[in-house]
Amino acid sequence: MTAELIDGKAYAETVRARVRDRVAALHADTGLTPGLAVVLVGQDPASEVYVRSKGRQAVDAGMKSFEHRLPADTAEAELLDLIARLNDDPHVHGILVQLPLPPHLDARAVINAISPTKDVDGFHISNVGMVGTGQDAIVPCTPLGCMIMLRQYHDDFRGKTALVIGHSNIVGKPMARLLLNADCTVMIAHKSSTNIPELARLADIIVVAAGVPGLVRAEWIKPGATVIDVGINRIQRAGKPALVGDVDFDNVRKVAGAITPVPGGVGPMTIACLLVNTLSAFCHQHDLPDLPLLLDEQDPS
Ligand SMILES: Nc1nc(=O)c2c([nH]1)NC[C@@H]1CN(c3ccc(C(=O)N[C@@H](CCC(=O)O)C(=O)O)cc3)C=[N+]21
Repeated sequence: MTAELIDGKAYAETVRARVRDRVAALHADTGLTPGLAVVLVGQDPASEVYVRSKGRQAVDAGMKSFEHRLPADTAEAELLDLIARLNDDPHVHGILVQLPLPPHLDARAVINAISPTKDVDGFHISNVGMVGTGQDAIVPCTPLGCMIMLRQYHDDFRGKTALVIGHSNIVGKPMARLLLNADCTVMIAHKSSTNIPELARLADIIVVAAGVPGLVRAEWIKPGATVIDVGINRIQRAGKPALVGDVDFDNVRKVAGAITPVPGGVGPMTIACLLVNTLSAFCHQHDLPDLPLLLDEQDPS
């Protein structure tokens, strides 16, 4: 058996097309345009690539993109001041501060300074608490993208068992909470836990966000399981740079039922979900109906 490839790039395109249509329709009705502000402190090359991509995709979706690039030695007060201005700016509906921040900045203080209604990353403590208690809130983009793809393979999570490997605030913890909210039985493992193999064998769903290339091995996989690989690791393979996930892809795909590739899996869905969150924040701020945009709600066509 060879696993079905979960084409994150194709799903992302579908989601982006829906966002684009909705943005155009709302603009025609109201004359308003959603705006996304992305703040980048310092010059991390990977972050530069992501920030450019986020800005370009926002514009492609008919939104306004505001990029704020600050030097690596920016004082925290200055960054907080920029966030305060963006919080007050009626043209800005979503604010994303690219992580990681340089070490002299307190990322927690910076994130919690963003207005929860504009926190399109879903990292503000208020959104985290709401999602944690099963309330409607802005959901972090990567776990949201993973849930959208998982729903294509699991119309009901009840009775299913999931293993989340990695417990970051950005992916692991919110992923586990979303699966729990969907009535899945959820295990959360630290990447260096020695019993991951036994836990993995129980799992109908594995989501890994550990930053360890090849961590998830074929012997661990329950045949037919759905494997979602959030890892993005830049490695050298046969003397050439390569982008790989946290899953031993070539072997795991022989056992799994469905699997996301890297690249072309979770990554593109993350950015598509950022646009979803920005549109949704815009709708809430302007009292417009926040219609479903996700793949669950199939086109009437
Ligand atoms: N405040 C904040 N929010 C984030 O959402 C956030 C962040 N900071 N910091 C960095 C991580 C990483 N991240 C990715 C987004 C898209 C791809 C993506 O599209 N990846 C492509 C490949 C891109 C490539 O070739 O490098 C793919 O997987 O196919 C990857 C990673 C968002 N992040």
